[in-house]
Amino acid sequence: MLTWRLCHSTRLLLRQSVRAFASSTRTRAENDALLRTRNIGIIAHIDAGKTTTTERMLFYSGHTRRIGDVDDGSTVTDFLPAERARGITIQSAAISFNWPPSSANDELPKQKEGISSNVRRSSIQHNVNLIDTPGHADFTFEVLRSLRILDGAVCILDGVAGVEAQTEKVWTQANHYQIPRLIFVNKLDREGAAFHRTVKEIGSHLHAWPAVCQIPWFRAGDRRLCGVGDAVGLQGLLWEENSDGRAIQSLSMDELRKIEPTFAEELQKARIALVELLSEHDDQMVENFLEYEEDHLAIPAMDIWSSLRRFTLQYPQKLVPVFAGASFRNIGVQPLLDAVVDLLPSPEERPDPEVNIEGVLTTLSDLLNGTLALSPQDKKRKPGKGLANNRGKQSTILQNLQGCALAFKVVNDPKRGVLVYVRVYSGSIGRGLPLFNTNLSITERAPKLLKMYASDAVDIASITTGQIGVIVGLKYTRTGDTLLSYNGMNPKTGPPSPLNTLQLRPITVPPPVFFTSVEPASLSEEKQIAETLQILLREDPSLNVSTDPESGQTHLAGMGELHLEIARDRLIQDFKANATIGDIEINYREAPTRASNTHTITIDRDIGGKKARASCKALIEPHTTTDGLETTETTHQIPLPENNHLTFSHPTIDFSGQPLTTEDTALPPSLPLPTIISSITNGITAALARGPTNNFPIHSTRIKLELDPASQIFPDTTPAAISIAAREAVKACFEDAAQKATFSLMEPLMAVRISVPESDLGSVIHDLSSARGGQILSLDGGVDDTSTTSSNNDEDTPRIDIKKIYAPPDPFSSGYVTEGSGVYGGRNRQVIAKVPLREMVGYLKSLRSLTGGRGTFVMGVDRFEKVGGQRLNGILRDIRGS
Ligand SMILES: Nc1nc2c(ncn2[C@@H]2O[C@H](COP(=O)(O)OP(=O)(O)OP(=O)(O)O)[C@@H](O)[C@H]2O)c(=O)[nH]1
Repeated sequence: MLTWRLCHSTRLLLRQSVRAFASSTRTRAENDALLRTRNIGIIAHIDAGKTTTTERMLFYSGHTRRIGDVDDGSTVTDFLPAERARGITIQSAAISFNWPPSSANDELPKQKEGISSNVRRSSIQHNVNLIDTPGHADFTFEVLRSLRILDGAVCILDGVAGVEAQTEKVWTQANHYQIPRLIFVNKLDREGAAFHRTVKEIGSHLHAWPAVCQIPWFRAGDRRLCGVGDAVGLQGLLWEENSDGRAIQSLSMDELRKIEPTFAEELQKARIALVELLSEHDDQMVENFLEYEEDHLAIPAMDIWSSLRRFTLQYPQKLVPVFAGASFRNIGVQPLLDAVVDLLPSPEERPDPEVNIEGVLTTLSDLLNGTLALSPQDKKRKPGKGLANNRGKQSTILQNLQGCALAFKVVNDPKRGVLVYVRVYSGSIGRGLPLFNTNLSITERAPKLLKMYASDAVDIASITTGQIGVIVGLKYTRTGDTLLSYNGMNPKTGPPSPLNTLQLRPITVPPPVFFTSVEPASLSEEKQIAETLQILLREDPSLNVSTDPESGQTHLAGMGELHLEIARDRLIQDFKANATIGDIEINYREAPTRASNTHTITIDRDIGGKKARASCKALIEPHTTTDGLETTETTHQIPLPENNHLTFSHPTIDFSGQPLTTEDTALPPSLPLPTIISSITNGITAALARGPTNNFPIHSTRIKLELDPASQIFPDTTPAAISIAAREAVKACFEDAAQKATFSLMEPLMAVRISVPESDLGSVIHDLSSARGGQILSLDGGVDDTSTTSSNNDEDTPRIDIKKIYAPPDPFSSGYVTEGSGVYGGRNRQVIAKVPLREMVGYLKSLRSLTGGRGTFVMGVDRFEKVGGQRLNGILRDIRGS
């Protein structure tokens, strides 16, 4: 087994070579472009207005001539028919635009880390790559996939609904990826808009101090939203009603005091509160405050922007800048774009991306600058295969690495074919050069590179560090794969080991809990449907395709009902597949309750015209803990998906039966250990796909597997034979356990967060706990009726005293009366519960009827739990009935 260790002696050499690599590959213009780049995402709950806001961004930046409308299906970013039909975003679209559209001053500020004392970044043109992420819980995986390539995000809140369940979920995920965020409170034109309540909820639900940079401006008289008050720049920004919003009138404090004295007074309060908040956490702001004789209004706007930027880039982000508007009324979008450029980081200012190389987690810089070097401990490996074996070779390898990119999204475009969206993390990807896919271990050429501007595309010659672009013409690359460009690469083997195993920001695919059957209308359709399913899988790795060995039926599994419905529509409507799709069913799991007997399977046959032999001995048992599972010279512990675990041992006697020392293990001489382990895991994964009692995937099972030396077949042992022997040995154990009735069914238990109006709370809780067998865990995420601080278990984020949060009063509020109650007037209550998935099927409909259409919920798999008694009978009836 290869392990990492620090090789001090090689560090200097590597650093030198990498420095040379970086400076030789990045020109001044490229550095400049990097500083002017923002890779940002828009995250929010479904319907908060992400697409509407994106459309305005494209319009104001000059990339579209008219504003697209979600409601009449004319948006640029929601371009799949299924998205336009439902008015929701399913696939995140990546588009680029410049902000501001043009700039008088084209010089970047000299100081990299801050705006020089009097130049705002937003006065200089930047390139914004914008990823529009989906808001529905079923697409959480898609959100995660986008999050890991973002450098910053705008979180849009619906100013009527406040902080909603899905927002909390995505916010937590963004914390995980350390993504700096701004908040835009949208829909403030709507009746019932509650900026005050929403700001307070940022503290109570998202556990961040809201730094209110703008307050909504409701016109005196009819109280309609007409603009925003800018607490940083101390000005009123006014949009003309029913205009396209391009022209913004700016009014000074003096002008405001004349025409809107109450609003001017509130804006002054907002500025004081902002300076106070920043001063509490930022020494520099305290100095500014003292320098300007403790006059909150005298501190220059630039100093406040600088302080806000410091906070936004800090991790954990305890303070979040808040902006206001109504995208649909074209109010607030341009200042939000300025804030994106001013406050969110360039790719250079982000933490180093995580990489996995030969199963070891490290960071890309640590790998490239030689802080860590790989040292092979596997004595059977031939010298020269590991990086640290030869210092000169190691530096050459790193110098030859031309580019390293992550494919974060694959889209089947009807006109252009399959588009692979990539983010380049190091070096560059050049048109026409071969790319090695480290996940699939194959080489593909990139014949065409594009930069996407809304639905238009521009041909480019290369995609450089920090940039997002599209590769056209790749046949195999899937979402999540890592691509390397390597000088002088052998297309068959890729870059030298271990670089050929490098994976950027790996994420785990969550277990699919629903499935449906896909039945081709005729035999001749089979091939086309199989190919189409492969495209869907390339686009979305959270879908899963398998074949039922008994019926031969194809099963498509996914994360939620909507997830599978969309996949079904894509298959039938977009790809015109001629197939019958079955009902959507729950994907249960199977698990042993006791250990099986040991089973040995020996394979001795011809595969592909060559002798193929292997022998594996297996045993299965329930997997409850990893305590005491140690990796030694001859035993390897390998965690598998679905809480399964493989303990793989190889012989300590050789094929003639002679005992060996631990240093001299008997393994087939022609096969390296990683190849053997990968053959075994492939075979086992196939066996785990279907259990012996009801054909559901296997869960919580430990497999103990040995390569059997006694069979004396090492000379002809092949990877394919090892795979088959492992699969068959494990299957024999399953059959054995099933015959003894020691297999049980497991069902998905969901963690559910429901948001309901106070008046419906009782009936929703009653329905959950009595009719659905759910367990209520808490109300309002732990903010009970007597608490005034946000409760949060995450030690990285601060406890917020909600009473201390500044927010202007809402003009129409029917009373956010209970300032000390932690629950704001008319506010939705949050119920957190654990409920079996079977009881949550079609829940949205029931919730809507219980709450007059006002309740919403999100859920995710908490765990799988064994089912017994009456409940098991009910489930088995369901399964057999279907
Ligand atoms: N009154 C009002 N309606 C808005 C505003 N912004 C968006 N909407 C409406 O809210 C609905 C949802 O807007 P979208 O932009 O599709 O929301 P989304 O967040 O992209 O939704 P998903 O793609 O489904 O996640 C649409 O009917 C919009 O017209 C706003 O500022 N004011």
